[in-house]
Amino acid sequence: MTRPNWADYQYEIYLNGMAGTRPRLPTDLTRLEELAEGTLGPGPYGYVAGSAGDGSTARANRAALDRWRIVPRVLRDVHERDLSVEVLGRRIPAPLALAPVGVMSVMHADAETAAARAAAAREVPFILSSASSTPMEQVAEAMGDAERWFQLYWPKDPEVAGSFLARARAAGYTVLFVTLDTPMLGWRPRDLDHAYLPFLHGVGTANYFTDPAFRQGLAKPVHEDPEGAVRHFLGLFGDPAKTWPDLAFLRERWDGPIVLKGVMHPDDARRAADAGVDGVVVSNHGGRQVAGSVGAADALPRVVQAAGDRLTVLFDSGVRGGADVYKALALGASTVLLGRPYAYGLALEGQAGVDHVIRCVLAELDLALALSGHTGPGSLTPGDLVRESP
Ligand SMILES: Cc1cc2nc3c(=O)[nH]c(=O)nc-3n(C[C@H](O)[C@H](O)[C@H](O)COP(=O)(O)O)c2cc1C
Ligand SMILES: O=C(O)C(=O)c1ccccc1
Repeated sequence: MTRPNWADYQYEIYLNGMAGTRPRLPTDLTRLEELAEGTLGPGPYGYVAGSAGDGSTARANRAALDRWRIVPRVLRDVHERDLSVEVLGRRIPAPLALAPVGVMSVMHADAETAAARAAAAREVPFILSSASSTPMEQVAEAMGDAERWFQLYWPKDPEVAGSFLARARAAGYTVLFVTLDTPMLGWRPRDLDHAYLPFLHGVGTANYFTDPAFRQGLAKPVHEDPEGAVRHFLGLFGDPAKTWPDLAFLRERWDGPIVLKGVMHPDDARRAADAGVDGVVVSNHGGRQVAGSVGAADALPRVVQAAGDRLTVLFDSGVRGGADVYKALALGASTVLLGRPYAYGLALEGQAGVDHVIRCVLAELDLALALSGHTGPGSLTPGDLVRESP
């Protein structure tokens, strides 16, 4: 594993400036959204940027992170730093992974392959969505020997579920993320008002349409009746009838780490540990599922406490830069997933855009650690933060 000096990106940018070039994309990643709006059509833009209901959960995610404030320390020799962490039994060069984001071909023609390559080049784990627009085997190939993590939307049909797990294992994916907050899509007014859903046009169905078990359930082959195939996909994509004992099915068929994504309540974290899984992602799906929900960073401390040393706790929802990663780590997350910012980077500049986003987040994190007296994530504690009264 390489030990990059992430903060060097700052000097690289300034040195390029001396030679007359400026970064092609802003380094304040909150600015990417407005730029992406100009690139993506209204349907795709609304789909990526949008969230559930009135958007209150997406706002709560930002508000929760904003309320925590970093309290820097000085004179602690921070000249040499190492951002690597041990997570789920492997060492990764920084506490960051790319969150599973489906249907990337609506963002950029190079889609998942470009995002996965950008992540692999920095040794940042890429979590491939079940709903990718590129089959999992093809994305795996593009990643070389980098960490391959797979996200499962747990299909209603156990044959398809089993087939996805077998294919993912055969393609070299090692960690399984099971997303539990999306057995059906939330109420998303932007998509409803545009009457826009990518998979209605067959985007995001690549893993399904190439799957032998899925195809067996079709009356006619996909190319003869694409609409029928999409209807079949919509019918088995999620299963709102699942309960905790069903997890045994996955535990029996996956011998690597299993992480449940979308756990917000401490009691659910305890149940996850009882079920023998390895970790949870505290996440409200970037506010895309339940409006009026608690901000993810406000749910994090109680889940961390309930997890104790039984579960690895990861975090996402609302992270827009290195300072947000810092806060989530200080609150007890072991690794943070990045969602929309890299999707916008992809939309704007393909693989190079995703690389820029990764480097910005990690440079800012490295500098936030150094400038507050830390040489790595390991020494962060809740005592590095204070909470402003709401
Ligand atoms: C366009 C889009 C598609 C997504 N697709 C998936 C998916 O296929 N599977 C999944 O588990 N989460 C999916 N998510 C949720 C992300 O994994 C992550 O939880 C969320 O984006 C984090 O919030 P943030 O965007 O505020 O960083 C998606 C999010 C977006 C914005
Ligand atoms: O849009 C989403 O948030 C999402 O998770 C999803 C669900 C189904 C297919 C693709 C993405």
